[in-house]
Amino acid sequence: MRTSMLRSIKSLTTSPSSHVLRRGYASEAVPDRKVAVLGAAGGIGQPLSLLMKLNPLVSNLALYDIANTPGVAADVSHINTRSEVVGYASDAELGKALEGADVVIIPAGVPRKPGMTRDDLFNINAGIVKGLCEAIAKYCPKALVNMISNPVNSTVPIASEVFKKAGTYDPKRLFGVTTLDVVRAKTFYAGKAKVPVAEVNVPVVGGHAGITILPLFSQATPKANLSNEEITALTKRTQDGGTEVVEAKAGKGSATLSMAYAGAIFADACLKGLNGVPDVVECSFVESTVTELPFFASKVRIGKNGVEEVLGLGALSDYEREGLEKLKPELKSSIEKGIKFASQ
Ligand SMILES: NC(=O)C1=CN([C@@H]2O[C@H](COP(=O)(O)OP(=O)(O)OC[C@H]3O[C@@H](n4cnc5c(N)ncnc54)[C@H](O)[C@@H]3O)[C@@H](O)[C@H]2O)C=CC1
Ligand SMILES: O=C([O-])CC(=O)C(=O)O
Repeated sequence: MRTSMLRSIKSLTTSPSSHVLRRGYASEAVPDRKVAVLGAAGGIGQPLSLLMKLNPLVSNLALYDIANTPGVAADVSHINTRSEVVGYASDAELGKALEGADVVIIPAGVPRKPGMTRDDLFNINAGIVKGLCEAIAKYCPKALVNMISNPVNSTVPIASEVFKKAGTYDPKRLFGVTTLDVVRAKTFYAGKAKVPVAEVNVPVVGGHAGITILPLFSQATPKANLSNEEITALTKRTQDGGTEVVEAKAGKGSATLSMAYAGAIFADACLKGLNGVPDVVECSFVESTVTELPFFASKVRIGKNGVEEVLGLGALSDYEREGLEKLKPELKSSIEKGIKFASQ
């Protein structure tokens, strides 16, 4: 991502804006790709729209929100990078925003305030996500959907049910974005293990709420000799990372900037996968047979059709095995809650 952004700034800013085919990115031909951001004027949506505007893999950027879209779209559109930006401001324009989209990123919905769980957002966000997914089924059923809206453990199952009802469901094309958990795990591990953060890799599996977030620090690289107490503290901090930000923002919302960064990394991985770049692997909450649960976050190989392969968990420590068993009841019930809501 960093490399791609630098390339974007150094070379593509001076390039014409409407090439059908472009070379010079990861040695691959770069076709036109449309990305739609739904909730583009929000706390996440604005910086995410900025980061997608900097991504040279994007040719068309559709920014949709029910409020304040024109200003955000006008602002972002002045940046001299490849993509053409169009803002869509009302329900009546949602179809146009989605038509032809290769990737749809959804950060629409309300964020937490202190004292709330992600599940407390269900009543409002479930309906928002359902409506947006009905439109996706109608206008861009082949798009890769990046679900950011919380509670992800329920909104992804909601999306799957909506798509099933519409007859468009393809499990390869639906992703819950859990990249922020990985971003946090990498940052916290690097700090504790005193290793360069840019070299760190840590898979994070399970779901995206509290104890359902399970970082696998036993698989972290570069290896470090951390004590059990240190691993427990790192695990807890990763699981509570969202709450740490919610409390620091003291009523003004939840993570937006780090989430925009994480969302941009994940969307970039989807675009690379679609473009045929080999070995694109990110953790994501997807339909899965890795455990007995129908949805589960783990490493996923992303290719031309979306999910190419859901990778297994690898060797777990006793602590992680215990964490895995503990998270299953909560994750199961959040998944079932989403399915029940959407099938009513
Ligand atoms: N997956 C993850 O790791 C993370 C998820 N989130 C979630 O992302 C969501 C958005 O958070 P923020 O951007 O901070 O909230 P925000 O309130 O700042 O922005 C949400 C935006 O969604 C828009 N919106 C509402 N209903 C809409 C609809 N039907 N269609 C299109 N746009 C609509 C609003 O107008 C607003 O601009 C929340 O549910 C939050 O919990 C937040 C951080 C991390
Ligand atoms: O904590 C929240 O409500 C937002 C979120 O999902 C995160 O920051 O991981």
